[in-house]
Amino acid sequence: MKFYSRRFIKPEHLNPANSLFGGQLLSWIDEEAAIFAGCQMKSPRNVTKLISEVNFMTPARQGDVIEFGLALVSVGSSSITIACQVRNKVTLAPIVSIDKMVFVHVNEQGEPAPHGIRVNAA
Ligand SMILES: CC(=O)SCCNC(=O)CCNC(=O)[C@H](O)C(C)(C)COP(=O)(O)OP(=O)(O)OC[C@H]1O[C@@H](n2cnc3c(N)ncnc32)[C@H](O)[C@@H]1OP(=O)(O)O
Repeated sequence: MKFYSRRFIKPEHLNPANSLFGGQLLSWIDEEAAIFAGCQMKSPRNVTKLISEVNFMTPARQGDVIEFGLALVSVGSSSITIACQVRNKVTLAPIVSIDKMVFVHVNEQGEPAPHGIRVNAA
């Protein structure tokens, strides 16, 4: 798995327990994974179809730097499946793990359309 973007955890990202708000993290993950999917498909026109179980493993705190890891798991005709891990950049403590995020390439009408990725192209 390759790690891409990094983010600082700031006060506005915290929940009442003073750790990173889960919804904020999911929003970042969805954006990171959609960009990754677009790079694989060589088209930004894709939508999130499915996110499997999300395992919040350790909390991130204010001042932490976190980084987002993404890997291509499988390739279909219009869809691709991506795995995601988020970890603390310094300690490498795992923050979130998601085994399966499915993105579907769509046409201008929003219908599934072949993305044209070859199986071994990633
Ligand atoms: C980045 C974002 O945040 S996007 C915003 C959030 N996402 C959305 O609003 C998407 C809303 N959903 C949709 O528009 C539609 O469900 C679509 C276009 C994604 C898919 O439409 P469907 O009619 O379900 O498509 P269809 O049944 O033909 O399946 C398309 C592909 O998705 C896959 N797929 C569909 N359902 C699932 C599922 N539950 N799990 C895994 N893969 C699935 C299919 O296997 C197929 O893949 P393939 O072409 O590689 O074989």
